[in-house]
Amino acid sequence: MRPLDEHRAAALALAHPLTPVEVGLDDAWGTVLADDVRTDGPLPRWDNSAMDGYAVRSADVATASADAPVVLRVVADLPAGSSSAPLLAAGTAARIMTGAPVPPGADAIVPVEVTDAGTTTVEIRAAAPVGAHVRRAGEDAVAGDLVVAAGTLLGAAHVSALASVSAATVRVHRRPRVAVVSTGDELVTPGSPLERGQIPDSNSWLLAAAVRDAGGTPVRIGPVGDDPAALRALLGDLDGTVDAIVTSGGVSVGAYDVVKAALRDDPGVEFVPVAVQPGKPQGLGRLPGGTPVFALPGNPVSSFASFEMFVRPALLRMRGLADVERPTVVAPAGEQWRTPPGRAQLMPVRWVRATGDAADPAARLDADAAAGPAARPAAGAVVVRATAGGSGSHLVTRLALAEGLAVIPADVDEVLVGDLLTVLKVTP
Ligand SMILES: Nc1nc2c(c(=O)[nH]1)N[C@H]1C(S)=C(S)[C@@H](COP(=O)(O)OP(=O)(O)OC[C@H]3O[C@@H](n4cnc5c(N)ncnc54)[C@H](O)[C@@H]3O)O[C@H]1N2
Ligand code: MOO
Repeated sequence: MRPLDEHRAAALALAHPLTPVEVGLDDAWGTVLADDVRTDGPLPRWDNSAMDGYAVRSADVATASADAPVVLRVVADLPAGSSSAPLLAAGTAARIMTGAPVPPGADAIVPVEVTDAGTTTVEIRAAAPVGAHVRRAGEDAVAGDLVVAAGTLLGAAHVSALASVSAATVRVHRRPRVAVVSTGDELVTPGSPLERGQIPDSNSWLLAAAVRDAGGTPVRIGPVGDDPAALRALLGDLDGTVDAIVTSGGVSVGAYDVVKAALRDDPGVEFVPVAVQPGKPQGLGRLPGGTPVFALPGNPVSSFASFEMFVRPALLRMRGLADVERPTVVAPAGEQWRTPPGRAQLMPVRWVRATGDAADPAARLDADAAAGPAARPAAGAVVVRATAGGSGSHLVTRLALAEGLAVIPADVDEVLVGDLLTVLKVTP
């Protein structure tokens, strides 16, 4: 069996960042920037007011107070967006709104609250030191500053920064288009009546959603039946028209394993058992047209875990991301379980708080000498618990309880209460 990390590396090696394309800002969120974006001028662009009030010459109002206000003549009204730039002479003020450029000659803003809000003359009831409530040009960025670096995954604040430097379009890596094909004569579309032996196709929905979650655009096809020639023809049609193909099912040693049969003679595709549970039977490679193909096992939990391990990192690399790993959390196991010898285990888990009481499996297991009191997670400690049913790869509804995937190394045969586990965080 091929070690898990080796197969992960082989899967990742199939992926390269996709050619950058120019997109409008509406489509930029969630993509990865291909080029550095810099400012072409200062931000803010002009000295501007941080308050609704009056632009004044600080020296004019140095003695102003509530008891001894200073009266100035109002010579201009400057709403945000105003392009007028009246020169403020001694003894005058301009009414100004937040964001409007500070007029030449003015060096301070007096908030409207400490005035009489006059429009022809204004009574200033407090002094304003030089620079008061003025937002200086270039305070945020100066010309040539890096605003968003190439390789950044664009979130809301990045898109906002790009808009602020007047970028109408940006060059980003294309999102991968990923065909999802589920296989099996037993599969019907959800909602259709089920004959004995039939089940709803859930994997094509699982994998299409997982593609979306990985930032790709799914092209959900399927389910398709167990006809190798028809499947080979379909894969041939998809080859070169999408950035990757993900199949589910038909990769094991059964008599009707359609994906294996369809791709058996493809020199670019290999079928290998991987030392992992679930997810042992795997197919991987490139079709003749160069399209990477990930042939995942059909058991739903196996499909899910295989996508996490082998497909998601590859899609993230196609999107131009350097870090293709899920965030991990290290947390103590809240219960004991055995793992398959010689294979890594991917256990769907959720986080729970240890109660510390007798009903808590963590506490019950404490009675076990093997666990020992030192291993007991304290009441309130966050521990990981296998989702009901453990790693049974057919437990499709219980998979929905999973918040993480604990990765147990191949050389571990048993998880004990309190063992520190590395868990991939698979939910937000
Ligand atoms: N003799 C052996 N049998 C099996 C072995 C083995 O080593 N020797 N490995 C087992 C393991 S582990 C797995 S995983 C599965 C993988 O089998 P396939 O990838 O060929 O998958 P199928 O046989 O097509 O399906 C397996 C299972 O999953 C259900 N399934 C398939 N597709 C979907 C779908 N789209 N939606 C919902 N459920 C699906 C299918 O009905 C089967 O129950 O092989 C074991 N057998
Ligand atoms: O390896 Mo299978 O993927 O255990 O269920």
